[in-house]
Amino acid sequence: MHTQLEHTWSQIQAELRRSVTDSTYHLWLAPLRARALHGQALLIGAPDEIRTWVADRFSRVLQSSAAAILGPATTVEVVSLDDPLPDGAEPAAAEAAQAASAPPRRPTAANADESFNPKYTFDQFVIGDGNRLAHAAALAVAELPGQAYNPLFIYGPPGLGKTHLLHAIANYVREYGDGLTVRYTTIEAFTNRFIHALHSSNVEEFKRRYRDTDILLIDDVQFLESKAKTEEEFFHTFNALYETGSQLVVTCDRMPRDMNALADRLRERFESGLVTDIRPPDLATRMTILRKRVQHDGVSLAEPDAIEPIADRITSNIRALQGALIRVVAFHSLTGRPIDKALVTHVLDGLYPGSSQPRRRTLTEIQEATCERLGVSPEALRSPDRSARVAWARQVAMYLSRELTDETLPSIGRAFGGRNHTTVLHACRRASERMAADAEAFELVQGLTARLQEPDADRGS
Ligand SMILES: Nc1ncnc2c1ncn2[C@@H]1O[C@H](COP(=O)(O)OP(=O)(O)OP(=O)(O)O)[C@@H](O)[C@H]1O
Repeated sequence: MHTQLEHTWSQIQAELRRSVTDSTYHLWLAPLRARALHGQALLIGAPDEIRTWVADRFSRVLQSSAAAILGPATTVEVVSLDDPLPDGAEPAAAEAAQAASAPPRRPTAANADESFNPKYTFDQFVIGDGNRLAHAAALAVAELPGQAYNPLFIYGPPGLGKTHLLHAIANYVREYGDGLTVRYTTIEAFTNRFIHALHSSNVEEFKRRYRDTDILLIDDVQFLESKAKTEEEFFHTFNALYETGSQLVVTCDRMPRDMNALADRLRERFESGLVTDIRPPDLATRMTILRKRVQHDGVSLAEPDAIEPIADRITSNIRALQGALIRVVAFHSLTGRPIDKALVTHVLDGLYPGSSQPRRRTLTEIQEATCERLGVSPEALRSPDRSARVAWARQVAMYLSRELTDETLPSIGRAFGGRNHTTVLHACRRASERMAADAEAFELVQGLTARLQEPDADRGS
């Protein structure tokens, strides 16, 4: 893999994130990949279904972001993700493009799992009764690492802001931490790197990576359960940091004492600092989160209370709350209809027909319903098959899994043939961008959601 180009591209992506709204980035720019740097010309690959749109609308911001990193003479060209590169493009870059557009195959491709999202800051975090303590503790830790609470253990159901708080600590320390070093990782990335280090006999470098930091932020430690070797290594990492006064912050979907398969000694370590939970937001907090998002993304509402039905209906998961808003915006850009209560209710009715709460579904139910609708076998979803039909079915099923289940990204990936976290995120983006650009795709996803929300959607109906 051409790491130089990859590194440059991640810097350009950070510029892009700063330059556009979250939803624009998410829908149109996140799926792009650097394909090659040819002299001063950067070739950026875009999926075919959005290539023209991106080239027409975002050339200028792509150009300025690339110029900010590569110098003023840089030009950009938006090309297809899959077509052969023009003559003269560096062969190593072609390799990078291939690696970037294919699902990561090797554990080393875990970089994306360890970068910070610059938009997950304390400023953007809306405080309510359910998260007040977790927020205060996270801020205290960011201000006085190693001194306030150590370790800090934040637990709660999916989609309530645990990852957001970890990144907020990281962003805060980067900005105000006087050079303190901070590293964020998921247990999935930690495990992948550990396995890779064992295979390549590079354990020392692995140790340095995680032990040579002032603050280590670790997401989703529930995945340590039943991974004895990684757990052992994690325990030593934890101790090494703790003993030298470094700050540890850990998130989990449950309390330490409910992690039954975890060794007692690690559970005790987790319990030895502050353990705090995050609970679902109340109505006022949900409205504030939505309003903030609308304002931040420059979404124009035809009625000030147009988004109220979203906050009314979606109560237990902030990601689902934002997902519903994304669908509303997609429907609005597809149809040109103004965003009023009628439009929002229409989209929500399609999402969650006749119910006040979205019905949660299992991954198997979602896979089966998607396969039935698109004429693909569930085995194909789990296979390496990347033909257009199977890839699309997989993207839709992953997107719905993210929306209609409380499963985390790694567990969705596992249910789709052992794919990783980043691949699932990528698939969800591909599905949402296609929904916003193609009415048939929107209707398909809307129809499948409605089908999965029916009370008789249980198997056999
Ligand atoms: N209090 C909040 N204010 C604003 N946005 C929030 C808040 N809580 C969560 N969010 C947003 O909701 C989305 C989901 O949050 P996040 O990914 O942090 O959840 P999580 O608890 O880590 O879930 P998981 O365990 O599934 O990873 C993110 O886009 C995040 O920015």
